[in-house]
Amino acid sequence: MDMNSNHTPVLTDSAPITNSRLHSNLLPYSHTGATFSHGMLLNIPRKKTGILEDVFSCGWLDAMKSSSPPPKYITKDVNQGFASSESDPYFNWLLKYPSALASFDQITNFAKGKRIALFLDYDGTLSPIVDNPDCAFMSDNMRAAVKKVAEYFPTAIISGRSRDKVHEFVGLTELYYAGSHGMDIIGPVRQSQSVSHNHPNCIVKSTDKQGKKVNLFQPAAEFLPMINEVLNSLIECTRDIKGAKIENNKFCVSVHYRNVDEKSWDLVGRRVNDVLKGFPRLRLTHGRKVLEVRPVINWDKGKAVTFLLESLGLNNCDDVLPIYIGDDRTDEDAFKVLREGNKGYGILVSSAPKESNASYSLRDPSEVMEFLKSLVVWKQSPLKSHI
Ligand SMILES: O=P(O)(O)OC[C@H]1O[C@H](O[C@H]2O[C@H](CO)[C@@H](O)[C@H](O)[C@H]2O)[C@H](O)[C@@H](O)[C@@H]1O
Repeated sequence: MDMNSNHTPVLTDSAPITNSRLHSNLLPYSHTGATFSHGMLLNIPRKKTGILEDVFSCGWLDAMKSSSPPPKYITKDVNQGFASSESDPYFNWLLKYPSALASFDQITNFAKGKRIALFLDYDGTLSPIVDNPDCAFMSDNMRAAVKKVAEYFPTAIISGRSRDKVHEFVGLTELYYAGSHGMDIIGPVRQSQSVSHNHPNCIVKSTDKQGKKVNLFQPAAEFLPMINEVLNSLIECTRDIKGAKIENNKFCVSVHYRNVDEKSWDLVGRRVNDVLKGFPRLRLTHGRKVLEVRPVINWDKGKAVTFLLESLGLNNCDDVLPIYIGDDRTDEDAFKVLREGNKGYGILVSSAPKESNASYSLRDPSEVMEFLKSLVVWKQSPLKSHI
């Protein structure tokens, strides 16, 4: 697998500035298409002076504002749950991304005779979004549901958090964990050889906790000193912005602005962008009220899913159905891998309509829990799950 990507900046100082170019940069980055690769915002050189600078600030702000829309579309229906009015945008959206609960029979019909592999994002999927990232605890009921489902299906957590942090939150040893958006994976010892498994950063070692052999894969290992450097710069440059919070995610850094006054969001964006000018090998992605600084390598949650499937000996098998559940932009890479390879299903967790590569949707973590419990009940009923 090619680990190094060549990114061509969309705008350069030498390229002529045309109206259409200006217009495309007034759109949120997510709508400009060309500025993203695999869901990642490219590191774009900026014109230092004049209108282009202002255009960029609009782009920043739009992207930051649209990163976590308020759940204003939810209306409840007497029939347990969903919006039911045809004029309701959420109702119409559900036609394109049907509820995985309402479509449970369809999903399990397809899964009959297949081995399901489960991939779960953490924040916004297993735990509700809260103001303080250090307090994004998952409920005991959710933990029990994940534990149970992992008894029946190989289950991995794939998070933007550091692997240690997300492991600490989830607290289950029977799962596989991928932290730093898949750049730090602990999975089973490989069952098949592939290019990624032959990568020098793929190390087989024993964990001392359980004494079992595992694969440790850290494709961005060489970036560690750089990440620590940028971490310190980001802490320093946001120190005076009330509410800004920097989180060390080991191979990436999160800059949270959820608790920053909206008037200062542009300032956060500018400061972060200024710091990144000194780090051309790092780039930025947008999450839910968070800017994520990460290495420029061709690796994402989608590649992490493929890596884990290979490790489990489940990749490219007709009798395997991977299901990935996630809520954020970085999860789109995983949805895309499943959709494009016609391999399995992506399930987007969202209470507001948004475009996605997922096939189904769930409204919030409580519905995720219900879905996981339903999978267990289905699996426990052998007649249903095997015929
Ligand atoms: O891939 P994920 O597991 O979804 O991680 C993505 C980011 O999640 C966390 O931030 C988000 O959740 C916080 C707690 O609810 C919330 O305060 C924040 O606004 C959200 O963006 C995590 O703290 C970040 O480091 C991850 O990048």
